[in-house]
Amino acid sequence: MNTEQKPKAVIVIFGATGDLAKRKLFPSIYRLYRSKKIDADFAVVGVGRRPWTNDEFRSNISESIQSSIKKSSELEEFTSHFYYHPFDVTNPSSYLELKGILSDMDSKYQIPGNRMFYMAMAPEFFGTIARNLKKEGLTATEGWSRLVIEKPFGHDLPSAQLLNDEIREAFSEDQIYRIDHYLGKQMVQNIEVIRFSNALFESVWNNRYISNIQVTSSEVLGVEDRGRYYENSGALRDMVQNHLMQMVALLAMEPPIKLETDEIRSEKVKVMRALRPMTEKDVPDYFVRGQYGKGESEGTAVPGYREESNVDAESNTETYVAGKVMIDNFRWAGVPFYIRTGKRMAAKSTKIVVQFKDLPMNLYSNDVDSKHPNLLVIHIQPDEGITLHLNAKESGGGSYVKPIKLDYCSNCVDQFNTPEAYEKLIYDGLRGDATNFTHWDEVSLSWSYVDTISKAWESNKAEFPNYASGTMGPKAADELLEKDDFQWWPITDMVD
Ligand SMILES: NC(=O)C1=CN([C@@H]2O[C@H](COP(=O)(O)OP(=O)(O)OC[C@H]3O[C@@H](n4cnc5c(N)ncnc54)[C@H](OP(=O)(O)O)[C@@H]3O)[C@@H](O)[C@H]2O)C=CC1
Ligand SMILES: O=C1O[C@H](COP(=O)(O)O)[C@@H](O)[C@H](O)[C@H]1O
Repeated sequence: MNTEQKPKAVIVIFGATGDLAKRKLFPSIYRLYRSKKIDADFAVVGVGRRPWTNDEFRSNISESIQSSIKKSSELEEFTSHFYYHPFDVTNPSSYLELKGILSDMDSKYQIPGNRMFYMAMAPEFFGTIARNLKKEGLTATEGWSRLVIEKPFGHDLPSAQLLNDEIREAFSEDQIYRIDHYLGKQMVQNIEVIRFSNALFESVWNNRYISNIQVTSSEVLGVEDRGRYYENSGALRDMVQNHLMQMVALLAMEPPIKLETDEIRSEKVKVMRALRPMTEKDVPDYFVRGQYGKGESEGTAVPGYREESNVDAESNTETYVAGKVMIDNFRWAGVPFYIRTGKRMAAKSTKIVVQFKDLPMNLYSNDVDSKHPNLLVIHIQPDEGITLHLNAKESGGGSYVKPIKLDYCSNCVDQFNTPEAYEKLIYDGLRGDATNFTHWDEVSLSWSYVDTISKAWESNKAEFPNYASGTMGPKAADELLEKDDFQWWPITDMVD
């Protein structure tokens, strides 16, 4: 991988007046600037329709940084690198003007024509923007041009294919950086390290020693003000198609030949190709959906999903998904990967639990209740770390066994150095490292898997709501594991 260590580029943010830019992108660029990861001579050009001046744009950026970073300084110097250019992206004639601004930035900051075009806008605009950038020569510079694309990448396989075809008219696959912000999370990136740098784990990472793997990403928040988007998405498209399937791929992939982008992506693609295909009729055997009703969230009474704004009073949209994903290859045959995600659950937590098989004969525990399987827990958020659940002798006489935990808390040690997911991904994009972005082959295979589920669900109405806000989801999700003689492991000490 040929990556620059201190990249120098003009970043163009389409959608610079929006929520994502304000909450995630500006603070991330600021952190990169403060840690001197990007060249001090950087420039950012923001695009939106609001008739803002540079000063208004800059004060919006200062606000965004002050509200998300406790100790901020050098804000005036930092924001002086930001420029605002208002235009409607559907208007082709405005791109020539933008081209002129970018050339001026190159001269002012001695940037060698490197461009990062960040699409922080609704996906319906991606194709138009990409086409106009190419048509008006904004990508024809001496340096590199990269297109960073936000989710959702399509609504299903046909729409994702259409979107991909549109952007591929202007950008090649190696210029496209599809964001999945979970791939920027510290502990998601740690999955490969835990697996491939520990003989202890890699030698038992297969169906001979692992009985099941559980991936949970639960949220306390409801749909908030995103009802319009969420009604067309649901938890399956919003979380499973991308974030959860990416974590499954990282857990299940074969060791890559080298730690290089193409090698890693190709191993993830092989996992997606090995996903057990389902017909619509099979879906109820493998997947469960849920929708939150009213209840209590962190001590406050909250409404059900159907009472949220911009949500149909009889909505069939799922706010919860649990599934059993089977990977039919040599390593994983017979090992269920259980996944679950939902809004308005009891806790905000993303965790992976790897449950190892019991010993063929246990000299210390005969009955089921006193047996404690070995577990490897990877804590993704809010705590970051690893816990290994083992058995050890209780102190004192006799040979009583008790379960013990070996804990490593990564964000206790590196609390102030853990980069935020977007910070990491923007930096990778600027360096030209696409490893933690999704390749089209992964995206398309994942859509094709998920499409069967959404078709099955769209063709019949669910009995919603089926879980109360503030709980861990519908009963059917527990039954999904019970029929295999498993159970969900708690994701915090307080819930489940
Ligand atoms: N917000 C978040 O936390 C997350 C967002 N995303 C994705 O990021 C993208 C942006 O989301 P978000 O920031 O929340 O959306 P917002 O609605 O807050 O912002 C949309 C942006 O697009 C601009 N815009 C809309 N139409 C035009 C147009 N015709 N010409 C020029 N600019 C236009 C708006 O500018 P103006 O109003 O000035 O016209 C605004 O800057 C979406 O794809 C979303 O799915 C993904 C993950 C998380
Ligand atoms: O992509 C999305 O992710 C968030 C959850 O992200 P996290 O980093 O807080 O776990 C989710 O709330 C949102 O609906 C979805 O679009």
